[in-house]
Amino acid sequence: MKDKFDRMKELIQILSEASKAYYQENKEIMSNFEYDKLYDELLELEKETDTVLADSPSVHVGYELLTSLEKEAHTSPMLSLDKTKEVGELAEWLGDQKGLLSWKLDGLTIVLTYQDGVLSKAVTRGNGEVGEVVTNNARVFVNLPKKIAYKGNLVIRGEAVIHYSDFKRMNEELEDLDSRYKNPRNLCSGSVRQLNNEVTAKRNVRFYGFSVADVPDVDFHNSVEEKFIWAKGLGFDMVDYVTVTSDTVASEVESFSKKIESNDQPSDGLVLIYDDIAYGRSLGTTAKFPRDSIAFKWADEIAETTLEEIEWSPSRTGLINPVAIFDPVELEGSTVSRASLHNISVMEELELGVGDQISVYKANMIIPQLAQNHTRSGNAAIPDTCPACGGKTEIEEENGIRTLVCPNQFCSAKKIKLFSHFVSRDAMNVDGLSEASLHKLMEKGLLTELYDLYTLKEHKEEIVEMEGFGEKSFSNLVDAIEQSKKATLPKFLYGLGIANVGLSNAKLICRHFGDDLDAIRTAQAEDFTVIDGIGPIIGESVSQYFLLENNRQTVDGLLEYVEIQKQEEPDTEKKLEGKTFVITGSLNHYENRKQLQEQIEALGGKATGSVTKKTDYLINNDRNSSSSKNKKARELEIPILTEEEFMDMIK
Ligand SMILES: NC(=O)c1ccc[n+]([C@@H]2O[C@H](COP(=O)([O-])OP(=O)(O)OC[C@H]3O[C@@H](n4cnc5c(N)ncnc54)[C@H](O)[C@@H]3O)[C@@H](O)[C@H]2O)c1
Ligand SMILES: [Zn+2]
Repeated sequence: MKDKFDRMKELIQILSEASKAYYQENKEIMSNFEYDKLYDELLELEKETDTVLADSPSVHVGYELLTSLEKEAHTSPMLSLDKTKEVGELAEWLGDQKGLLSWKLDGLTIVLTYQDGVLSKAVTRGNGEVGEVVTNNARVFVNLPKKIAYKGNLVIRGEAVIHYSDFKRMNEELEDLDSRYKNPRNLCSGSVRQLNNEVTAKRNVRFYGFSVADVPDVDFHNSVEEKFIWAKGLGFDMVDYVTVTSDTVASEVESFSKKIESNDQPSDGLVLIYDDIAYGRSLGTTAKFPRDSIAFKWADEIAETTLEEIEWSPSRTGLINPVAIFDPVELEGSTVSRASLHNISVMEELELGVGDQISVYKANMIIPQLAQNHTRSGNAAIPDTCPACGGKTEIEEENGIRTLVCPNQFCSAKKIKLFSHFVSRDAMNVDGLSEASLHKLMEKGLLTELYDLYTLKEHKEEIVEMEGFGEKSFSNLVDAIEQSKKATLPKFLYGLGIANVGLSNAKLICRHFGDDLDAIRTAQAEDFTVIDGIGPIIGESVSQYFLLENNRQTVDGLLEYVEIQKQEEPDTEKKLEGKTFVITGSLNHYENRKQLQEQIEALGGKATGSVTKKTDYLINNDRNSSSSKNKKARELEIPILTEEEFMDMIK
């Protein structure tokens, strides 16, 4: 018994540490697989000993609240969900009931309250009893109705998520953050639990409802589905669902599994809930779970293999990430041989070493991950020199998570990445220069500065002799480099690899400065922040970049060869040149404001957040509303357009 208690205490400690990192810092120090396995071990021990120790995660949900956001107690506790990996269990659980089967979205759970038709409060799940008040942040979720027809008190629970496509795009622009946010869930949680909702607004957070509280004046005929339909009618996006019976649930699970790959919403399983509200409620709850619903986790296909090596992969940001390289195995229909270990803490937690027997799986059926290390030799060493530049590495520790970095400002990894960034499709677009070729050319001393690319053609004899190059590929390469000399300014600016400047930011900057590189080079940080969509961090990076003599020389050197092309926009495309729009209220034709904004920008116009003297048009379908923007527009005699009128205007 004593041993079991010791193990339980140990498990509670490990799990609490992992949860703290997971929920508070939006980071992972172990895989979900590992977490769930240890958690199951704890449950088993609790059953055997008939004891639940203090602080056991089996009776707590979520995390302690450490942010400085205001806190609020939930009127009824926000629970977790009981889980199964067996489809058969779902059918059994359902019995003769009808159920709703939906994605289990993987984001941040939030409770919204609407009063008098507008959002009055948004609170996170927090530790289940007390959550963080994030009302201002929820106001900028892209798909939340701003005003609904129902004027009573409405409480709706759901998940705030960031779509995969947005996550990928944002990673490009959050150059220095991409190492911190490994998945959309982390990014979403970090984006919503912010004091400043400007950050939230830029992250394209969406809300999908999955539970609607009773309202006194509407009869839902005791059906969860009717609630969903009613909420959709009010303008909410509800989680995608299908209705099932014990006969159909297995085949519906199967169809969901086929859609995972193409589903833009991050999910980590499915949720099944009884449609019969009264029945579900009559079952009550356990300390941690409601009994009216159950989560289904994909039974991960697991393969055993041998760890061949740990590759240390340096990045342009200086982080050196461990990657497990193993004997290739088949998983969910494809061959995998590598899995990111994210950081040193994860690697140490698994006690990895070359030759270890490991199990690998695809998390949520998508991303390869190490599940377990069966032999735990722990012999993997952390390199004390950078694999790229040979400089001394450093271990950084933040909130208990250890990462390896190369502090060398001139690290060649940063250089290789810089070169490969410069030649990438969205930048100068030089075909046929892989990182491997760049590496060889750098080793030969043929590439040191970016502009050396343009003198490669003078080294024909040397290059055609090199492994992997021949006459033909040399001449193709030279052609590609020659062709790339004509580039637009945004592509060139983006190619320089300035921290935080993605292609779309580069476009905004170039447009603002009228494609005048000299003006950009001499601008101060504040000169950038007047651009809608450009914040102080980006402004600071651009101005800092051009302050460094080294960078100025690089740019001058490049300009000896590169010919900046004026961006030729056909006349029709300039229809909105010089016009400033403000968009407010809900939209019917465009999917969201962002889409409308992009349309305006594509036509040379600008969309800003508030109505001022400089505004040319306010777009609001509800022309007669007494919103502050409408009032202001009327005051300043600025025309208010409906979406249709706007569409006529650009026809
Ligand atoms: N890697 C780690 O270090 C680590 C640490 C802690 C937790 N975890 C992971 O987190 C899991 C536990 O997380 P949890 O308790 O936060 O959540 P959960 O996995 O128990 O999920 C339940 C929650 O999902 C939400 N949800 C999403 N879509 C829904 C839908 N359609 N219908 C109903 N509810 C829906 C609800 O908020 C519900 O409370 C563990 O299994 C583990 O995988 C990992
Ligand atoms: Zn280095």
